[in-house]
Amino acid sequence: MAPRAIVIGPPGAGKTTIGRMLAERLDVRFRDTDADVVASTGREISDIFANDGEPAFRALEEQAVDTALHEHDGVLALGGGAVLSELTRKRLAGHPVVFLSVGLAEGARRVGLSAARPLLAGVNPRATFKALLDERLPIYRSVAAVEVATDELEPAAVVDRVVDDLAALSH
Ligand SMILES: Nc1ncnc2c1ncn2[C@@H]1O[C@H](COP(=O)(O)OP(=O)(O)OP(=O)(O)O)[C@@H](O)[C@H]1O
Ligand SMILES: O=C(O)C1=C[C@@H](O)[C@@H](O)[C@H](O)C1
Ligand SMILES: [Mg+2]
Repeated sequence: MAPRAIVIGPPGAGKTTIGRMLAERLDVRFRDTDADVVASTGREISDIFANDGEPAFRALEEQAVDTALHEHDGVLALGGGAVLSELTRKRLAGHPVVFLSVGLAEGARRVGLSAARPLLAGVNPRATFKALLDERLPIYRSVAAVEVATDELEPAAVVDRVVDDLAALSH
């Protein structure tokens, strides 16, 4: 068993929104590793970050991704930083990984840079978000089979593009 599509990208790229819509379009189930970590621990991600630290969250996330890769055959959205794990990147090899990209201005607008996203809750969330985008862009690209720039597309148009690009992959 393996996911039909795995959605990656930074906060605000639309992994959850697009992933859910894509699953509906393909008539398969949707799963999100952020939700899996919350369900398995009974705690919010912001609480895990604040009390146990980012490495503890990353370990839980690595496990959640591995479990989902084996258990899930629908659309899987990963947490924004899941691909920071080298082991996870290796595990993603050969899977239909979709990178949803977003630029600084539109990404910041979408996430609102609120405290609900612990990584972006610091003194200068905009600078932190820019550093995150710059640092991760090559990492997302290194594991993606498909990349869709979402800045100027409505969610439904993003889904259309993803469906077309995934279909082209298998031809
Ligand atoms: N293509 C789009 N156009 C406009 N708004 C969008 C688009 N995609 C997502 N959004 C909006 O941006 C916000 C963030 O989307 P979403 O929660 O799906 O991102 P995410 O990648 O899952 O983020 P996180 O990493 O924090 O889980 C939501 O309010 C969503 O409605
Ligand atoms: O980009 C990130 O590192 C994160 C994104 C979210 O999906 C959550 O997994 C968490 O807030 C960390
Ligand atoms: Mg999400």
